[in-house]
Amino acid sequence: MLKVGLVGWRGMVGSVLMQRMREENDFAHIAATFFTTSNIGGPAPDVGHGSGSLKDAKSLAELQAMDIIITCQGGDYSSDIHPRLRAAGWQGYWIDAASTLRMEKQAVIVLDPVNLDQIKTAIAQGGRDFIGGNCTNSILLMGLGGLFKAGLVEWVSSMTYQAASGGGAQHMRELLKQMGVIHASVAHLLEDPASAILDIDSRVAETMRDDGFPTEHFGAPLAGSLIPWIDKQLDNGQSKEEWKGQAEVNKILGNASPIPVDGLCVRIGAMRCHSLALTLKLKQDLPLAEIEQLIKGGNPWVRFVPNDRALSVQALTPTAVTGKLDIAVGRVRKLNMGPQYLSAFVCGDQLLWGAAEPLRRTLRILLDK
Ligand SMILES: NC(=O)C1=CN([C@@H]2O[C@H](COP(=O)(O)OP(=O)(O)OC[C@H]3O[C@@H](n4cnc5c(N)ncnc54)[C@H](OP(=O)(O)O)[C@@H]3O)[C@@H](O)[C@H]2O)C=CC1
Ligand SMILES: N[C@@H](CC(=O)OP(=O)(O)O)C(=O)O
Repeated sequence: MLKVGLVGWRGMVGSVLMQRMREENDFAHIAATFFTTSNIGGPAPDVGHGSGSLKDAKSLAELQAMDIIITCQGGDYSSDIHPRLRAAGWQGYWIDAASTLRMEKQAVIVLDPVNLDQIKTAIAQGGRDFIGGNCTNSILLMGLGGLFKAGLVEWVSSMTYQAASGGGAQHMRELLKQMGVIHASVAHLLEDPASAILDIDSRVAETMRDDGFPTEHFGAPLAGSLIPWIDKQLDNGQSKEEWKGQAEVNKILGNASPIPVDGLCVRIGAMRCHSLALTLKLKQDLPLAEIEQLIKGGNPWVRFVPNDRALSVQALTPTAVTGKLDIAVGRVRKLNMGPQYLSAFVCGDQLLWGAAEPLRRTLRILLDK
């Protein structure tokens, strides 16, 4: 059995990975070693082979003993450890959730329902670095991969509605705290059906603007509001999250000449599902029924929602999708701009297909090679 080291397994992405690996019986096929940056020698989780102890995630010697390392520990860890492991001559496979290595020439961004060929070619050619994509881009490609595969997309404008979990566990907690503080500020008025709604509204605004409102992690109110910027500011006016759109989508698709992908990335008060409102320019004017068939055929996780009000409200939402591998795709229709202009709305769990799932599937591909 191949020796697989897991780093970052108790963090938010790591916990989802562990859950999925247990569900899919992945641990039966590997000899797992668990690493830590904070509790060396502490008890490791029992994944069916008894409970060992946690190894030092900073020990190159311990890491070098692994055939495969899967890390969800974060970008700082990857930047620190990966180059030193490679410099020390480690030839194992590195599977990583962090963005650090994604755009490196030798690295493949893994999303096998979309780019299995690329992953297999890289393995055959001695590729060793397999990196999970940005959650928003993975969800976009899982949703509309069928259209990209058919070579139909001329460009995409992608307006996103990104969940709190994209910032990490503390951000999810802060969103809920904000909700609680807002509710508490008007709870007594809400109980009185005769209270004036504008009075409630002004107290809510006052609470959200108050210096004491919990914004330590987001830097601004999110509950009852939104934040129209995600990640760093770049010199060209894009956010780093917006920049990743074109860069990563084209790398995943292996496009020699890039498809333009751009739009605005916005944080909203969903817990862990990212959504995207998309405008696509297609290269041809195809009938809608044909377009729908291509989208449905993209991969087995696409849940196509007909462009119907009741169905969209019920099935095309973070609430419907959260915790599932389903990628909901709907609101597909031709736009007034012309017959080649298409709208679509895609929603997926950013901790599953957006983070953990491509990593464990890459592990299985490597085990089966
Ligand atoms: N958040 C997201 O949506 C996505 C994140 N990623 C990437 O995944 C990486 C990890 O992100 P994320 O899972 O959010 O990071 P977390 O902050 O949840 O976990 C990272 C590490 O923090 C340590 N830690 C400290 N305190 C705690 C605690 N109370 N509970 C759990 N772990 C704790 C753990 O290391 P130790 O056990 O060694 O102490 C853990 O492995 C990042 O590189 C990120 O870019 C990728 C896609 C999406
Ligand atoms: N930036 C994403 C989450 C994330 O971790 O992205 P990346 O893996 O590209 O750093 C978000 O905030 O929603």
